[in-house]
Amino acid sequence: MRLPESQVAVLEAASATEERTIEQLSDDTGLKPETVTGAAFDLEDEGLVSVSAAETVSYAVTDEGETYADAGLPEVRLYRAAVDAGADDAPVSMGEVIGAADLGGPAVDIALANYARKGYGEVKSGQITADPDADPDADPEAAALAALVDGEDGADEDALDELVRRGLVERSEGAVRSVTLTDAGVTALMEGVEVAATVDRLTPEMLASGEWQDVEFAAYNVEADAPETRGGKVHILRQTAERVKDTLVGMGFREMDGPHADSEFWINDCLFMPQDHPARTHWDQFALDVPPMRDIPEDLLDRVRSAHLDGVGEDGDGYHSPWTEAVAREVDLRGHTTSLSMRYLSGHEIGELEPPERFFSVEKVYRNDTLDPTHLLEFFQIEGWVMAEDLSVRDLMGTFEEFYEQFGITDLQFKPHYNPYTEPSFELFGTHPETGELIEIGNSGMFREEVLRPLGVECNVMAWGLALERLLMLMYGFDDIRDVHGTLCDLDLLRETEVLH
Ligand SMILES: N[C@@H](Cc1ccccc1)C(=O)O
Repeated sequence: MRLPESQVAVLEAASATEERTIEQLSDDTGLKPETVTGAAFDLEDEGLVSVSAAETVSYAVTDEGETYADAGLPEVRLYRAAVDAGADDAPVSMGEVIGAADLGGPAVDIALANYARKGYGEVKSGQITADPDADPDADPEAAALAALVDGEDGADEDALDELVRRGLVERSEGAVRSVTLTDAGVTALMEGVEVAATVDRLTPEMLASGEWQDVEFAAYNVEADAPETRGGKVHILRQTAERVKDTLVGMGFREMDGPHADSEFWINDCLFMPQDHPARTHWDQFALDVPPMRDIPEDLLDRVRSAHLDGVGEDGDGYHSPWTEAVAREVDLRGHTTSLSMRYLSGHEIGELEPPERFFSVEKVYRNDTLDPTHLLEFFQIEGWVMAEDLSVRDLMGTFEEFYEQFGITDLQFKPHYNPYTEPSFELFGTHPETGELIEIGNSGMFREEVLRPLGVECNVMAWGLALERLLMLMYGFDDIRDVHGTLCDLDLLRETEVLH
């Protein structure tokens, strides 16, 4: 019998009495696993071997899991510290025990989330108790984690499920194929198999020489396992940012560009935010320890100072609170991209503008927020403004409706809001497609006289800042912003997400 080289190798390495896995055969023959698989299927078609498949489940400890394998599960550490502090006798203050357990940051929440569930004790109004009968040495999750780290099998299934749920262990499922010689295979080997020269590619030379008529072509096996390859692709957040840009350009807007680190002047003072007002720190901006910004137009600086101190117009009245140039020149990471709007509206970037004008940016902003499912320290803001005569709130709402409709969002809600720089102001809400919750997606309004006059703008300007990540949540139903942003993002989720066009 004549067979292609790889099939001969697999046939010779296979056994009639013992199942041999693709991996073992690959080791023995020196062929790639996918080549062995292809050959095995061809041999099976010929009736020379049988191929069986077994489902496998394997577990891998994540980085977080490794940390706890070394240091102990947070709830176990909390229990030990609680017992040391006497909480098995009488309730002890939580703060004291947490300090002693040396649990920092997220580990505290993790400890608390698992403590009562596992019967270690109770936490109530800042006091912790420890159940004297609990045995941290018998913690099934700790045992399963340790077994995995040591490469041992047979860990408790329920404990493994729980570790997977906690993100300490990853489960992957696969199939292991094994090959066994059939009687026909044994007979063929006894009678002798030879390597048949096969050709897997037709070449111009073969066509020219006519050799193609004599060679044997290798058959394609379209069912053979192939190595999994994943190409790189543009992140969904970037893709959506590009789409937002295209949409706004399509609506007649031009793009703004400018510094991420900017002076208080452009970020706040131009926006008529009093320097000593809590509104000024309401985003908890990141201040930078760098020299003050020099490049601020003097005449504009004077007009903004006068708007703050004396007000604008005949009945205008200032803030009656201190305003200093030194503060205006301090540099922060911008907490919003309205700094760019100020730069452009003032004529500082591309010269004076005549109405009607429309500008936008889709750029990063930075806020010292507390991380949670809807807040990050940095996110992308869709900033925009329209400068024209006689604008009204209806123009603003109409623009949002037109914009969001292109992303399939048609149930916008507007709520009156307060900004020191716009009057009236509106917050924008949309409904999360999965949870049905109303989530805030943006903030907007008509710039006040006190903002526009010093900038030298005489007509109306409507403006907004929308969160790109929130738009993504509404479009795709993500419920945790961290899944799609930054280093914590969930790659599998991103891979599976079908991009909407
Ligand atoms: N700067 C506002 C958004 C906004 C821009 C322009 C006008 C009104 C509101 C924010 O970050 O929330």
